[in-house]
Amino acid sequence: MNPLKVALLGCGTVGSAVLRLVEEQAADLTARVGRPVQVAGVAVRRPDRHPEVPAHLLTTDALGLVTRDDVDLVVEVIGGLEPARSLILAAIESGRSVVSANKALLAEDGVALHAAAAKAGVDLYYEAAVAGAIPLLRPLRESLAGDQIRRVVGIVNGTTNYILSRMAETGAGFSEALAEATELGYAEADPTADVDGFDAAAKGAILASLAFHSAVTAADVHREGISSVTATDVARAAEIGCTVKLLAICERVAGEDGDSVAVRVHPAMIPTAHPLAAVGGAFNAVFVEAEAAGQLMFYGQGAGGEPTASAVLGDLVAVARNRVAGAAGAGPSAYADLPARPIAETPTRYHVSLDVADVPGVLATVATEFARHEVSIATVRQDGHGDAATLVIVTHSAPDAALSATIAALREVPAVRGVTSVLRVEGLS
Ligand SMILES: NC(=O)C1=CN([C@@H]2O[C@H](COP(=O)(O)OP(=O)(O)OC[C@H]3O[C@@H](n4cnc5c(N)ncnc54)[C@H](O)[C@@H]3O)[C@@H](O)[C@H]2O)C=CC1
Ligand SMILES: N[C@@H](CC=O)C(=O)O
Ligand code: NA
Repeated sequence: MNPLKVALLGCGTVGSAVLRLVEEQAADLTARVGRPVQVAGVAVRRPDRHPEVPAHLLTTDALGLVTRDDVDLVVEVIGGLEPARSLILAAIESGRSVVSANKALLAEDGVALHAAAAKAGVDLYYEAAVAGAIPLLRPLRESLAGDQIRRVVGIVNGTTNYILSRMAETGAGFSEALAEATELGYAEADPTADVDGFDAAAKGAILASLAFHSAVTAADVHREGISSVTATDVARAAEIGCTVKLLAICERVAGEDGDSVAVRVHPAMIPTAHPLAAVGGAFNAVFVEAEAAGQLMFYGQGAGGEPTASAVLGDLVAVARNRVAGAAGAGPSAYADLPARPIAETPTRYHVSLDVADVPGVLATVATEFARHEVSIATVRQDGHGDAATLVIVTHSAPDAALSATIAALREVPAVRGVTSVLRVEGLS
């Protein structure tokens, strides 16, 4: 039996685990695919940094490897936009199916890449790109293809979840926790992609595209990272029985002019009894709410070399089987073509802490600002007296524009000495 030959692009945290697993599981892969699967070459930037890879496999000529005559399938685990995009396009256009873990690229250029794959009659699979090892994209694309998905909400970034978990559990500092996450192989090459929410926003765009059959890009996603989450925020959350998590929330919203898609990534307080609150470390968890299926929850390791390699290998087996069968699987559809809804119109709830002068009338002044912007207050608590007085306010749901205008107005109120914490709240009844 002629082996199916794989070009492996990149040999970092994920690529090195893919290479090892393909070798270790060669016999099982042959049985599962129906033909042996062999790595034909490994493209890297610095061959001298990969003593573990047989020298005859290493090359710095990634494009040459992708288009080599004996290569059937391409695995892209370089990351970033270029040269990954050009390499994937070269692979597709020359008839090779592609497996990628690259959420940044898929969230930016998924439509064009899928169009190229459909035109060439090849597969483009990327289960590893969202929530690492967790089977999530294939369930959305295939298992739930007959249902109507309303909402997808989850923790999809392992690095930030690791940092927030460490801050809450051990009081670890932000930088210390980030260094640990990087050391464990969870963080992106540039960890600001994790910390500032770009990675989660890319994943949110991919999830929303598949869930709502629409072309959603990272630019459509409202994004806030965790760099402004303070120890005070974490402590305030604990005071009201909550914990802080970076959430990706994708919703199909009904409107007078038809449905739209709202996708947002931001830190939020969630009750400690909420199932997502128990998701610690680099684990990810995603809820999917569908009309007929009801609530589904997907949970597992969202980052790290081996877990991510598991998803890459699952896709590799799928595209290899299709190749053996002489077919390509169906790609995702964007027929619904729902527009993106701006964050300003999206209803959400805020938790606000204000340092105030403890003088008669301050509560009324603050309440007036909320009322003026048509934001209803759910609870108010005052801590301390005199110069150290703090008002802690939780609002009811209101359009985000009204909430942020309220905060801007409060910053101008003389009796408000400082707005010390503003976080959204999710999952409170
Ligand atoms: N590390 C993780 O937990 C996860 C990573 N991913 C994705 O997997 C991909 C790879 O991530 P990691 O392995 O963590 O990154 P990494 O930075 O550890 O590895 C990337 C590798 O690509 C190589 N590379 C860079 N430019 C190249 C070029 N022009 N030609 C050939 N090789 C080149 C680098 O030298 C490096 O070895 C990214 O798209 C990332 O977003 C997805 C899920 C989880
Ligand atoms: N940097 C990412 C890796 C997986 O996608 C994360 O921390 O989740
Ligand atoms: Na996945």
